[in-house]
Amino acid sequence: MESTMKELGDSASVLDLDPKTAVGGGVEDVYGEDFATEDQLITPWTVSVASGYSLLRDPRHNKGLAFTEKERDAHYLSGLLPPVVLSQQLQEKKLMNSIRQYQLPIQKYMAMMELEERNERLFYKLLIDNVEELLPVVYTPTVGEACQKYGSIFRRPQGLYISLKEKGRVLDVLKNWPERSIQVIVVTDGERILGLGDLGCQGMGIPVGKLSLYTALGGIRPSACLPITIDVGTNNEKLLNDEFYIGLKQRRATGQEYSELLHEFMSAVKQCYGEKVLIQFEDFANHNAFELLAKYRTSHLVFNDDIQGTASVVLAGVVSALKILGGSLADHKFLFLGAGEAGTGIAELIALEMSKRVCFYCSWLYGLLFVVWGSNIALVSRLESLQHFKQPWAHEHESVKTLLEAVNTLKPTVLIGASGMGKTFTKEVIEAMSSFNEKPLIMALSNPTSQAECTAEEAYTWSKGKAIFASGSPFDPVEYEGKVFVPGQGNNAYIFPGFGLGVVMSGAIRVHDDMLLAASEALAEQVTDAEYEKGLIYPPFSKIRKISAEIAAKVAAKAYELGLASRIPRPASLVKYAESCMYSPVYRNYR
Ligand SMILES: O=C([O-])CC(=O)C(=O)O
Ligand SMILES: [Mg+2]
Repeated sequence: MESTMKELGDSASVLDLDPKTAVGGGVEDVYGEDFATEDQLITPWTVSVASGYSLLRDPRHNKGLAFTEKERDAHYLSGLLPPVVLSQQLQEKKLMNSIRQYQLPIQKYMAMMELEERNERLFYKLLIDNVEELLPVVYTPTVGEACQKYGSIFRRPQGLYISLKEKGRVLDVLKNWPERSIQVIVVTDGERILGLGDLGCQGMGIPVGKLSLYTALGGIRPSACLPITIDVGTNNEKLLNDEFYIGLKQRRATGQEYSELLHEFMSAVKQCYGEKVLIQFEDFANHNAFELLAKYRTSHLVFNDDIQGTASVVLAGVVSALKILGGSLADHKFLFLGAGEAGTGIAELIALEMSKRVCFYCSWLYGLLFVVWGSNIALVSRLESLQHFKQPWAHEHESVKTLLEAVNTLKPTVLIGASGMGKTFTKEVIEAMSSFNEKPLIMALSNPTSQAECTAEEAYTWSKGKAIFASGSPFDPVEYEGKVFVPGQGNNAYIFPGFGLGVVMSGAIRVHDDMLLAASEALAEQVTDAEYEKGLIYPPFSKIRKISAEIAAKVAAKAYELGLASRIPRPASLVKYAESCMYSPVYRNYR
């Protein structure tokens, strides 16, 4: 709070400017022109009404063949379009037909990106109405391939690039973005893109993809979303030698140079967009992810999707699985493969949830088992050498050399993979889990599909149909011995859109861990008995807009309860309010 007060003090001092340079009068100075002193440089933004050819080329307002006769007359479009007028529904049908013709997911991805650049509302209409089919196209797993090939498929730039070259003038770069009322920023530095590693500047596909989900699943207006990639170089040799690489061709800046650029960015965001813009950190490498979250969580509205979003979705899945498994959280033993952002984030949130239920407090320390997986299991003798975020979770144990040995020795009930290493849940591991558990809970969370610890088919067949399975990347239903098993997708996409909506609509100024627990609880509550019957631990994505509204309402309620919400008065029904705030992609009529 101290730094909040300082910030407020800083902005108050802006009001002490020479009166001849400030208009006052309560009018918001959106473009920063009026607060600028005469010797400061400003950006000469103009706003005009699009018509004719430029209206057709403006993705935010273009409706293609859906412009009515009246609109064509009024907006100088006559002759620029063929005579037919199509409804948005028919346009949607036509486009879905054409997208389904493509064989390769990356072709579908490119077709969707082109649509977004051409007709934004139609893009969102398709995505919302066909969410289960198109989520794997615009998001995980295809977005991973898109980032790998970003240089060669690059056409029109999306999002904002802030590189080391811009150090010292990051605020000016932010001011080049055409929108002023930003509510959510997703930012990456590209160092740990999904489980694919360092993709440098080509990580831009991730913030772009995440924000399209913010709109489609969480209802945040597209114009309020800002994807950002911070380019501090890359250590990926392949990219450094790639003639089509779009980023800075130098090795990653670290230490002071890195933190100074990040600090300048964080300050510039607050200066440009105020206190209530949500900054979502995405796919940073472990060391920076934990440090940035710790450093800025008390001064900015920040959320790390890989630590906090993943933790919240996994906790929801585990809580929901208890309905099938029985027992309470404290009765279960969790073994983690991977002690990065996801692994430690999940452990922390599960522990927090258990500690809230006072009667389980004594046993949770025992119940929660954390194992660091590298070439060896972490031993207490190595504890000092562990990164600080792993230390609380390491347990004293005899040395075990393999995951199989760990499983056999520790006998966990829940196996959580968040290692970024594909194919590590082997047949023997799954068989061992199934030998001492009636229903082992197996979560293979690493993305994209190639990095999944095991596939759905492997989990069901190797466990002989006993496993309850969820994964980070989507898998199709699996038939085993005449029974159809539907795997759950334990992906943070369930959480962040609704979470962000809750934060934005309540005007929250900080993220508190209890808001993550609230999101988790809201998600777990959305699973119906019929879905449990099918072995599902997450509700289907087809219900995601409703789920997001429920999550948003619970998150906002928690923000009000904690005194962190600034939107006063509190709406009577937060669910209704959330629904009323959500962006709809249906075309608007033009006068
Ligand atoms: O993007 C996804 O699918 C989930 C996620 O945050 C990650 O794997 O880093
Ligand atoms: Mg991520």
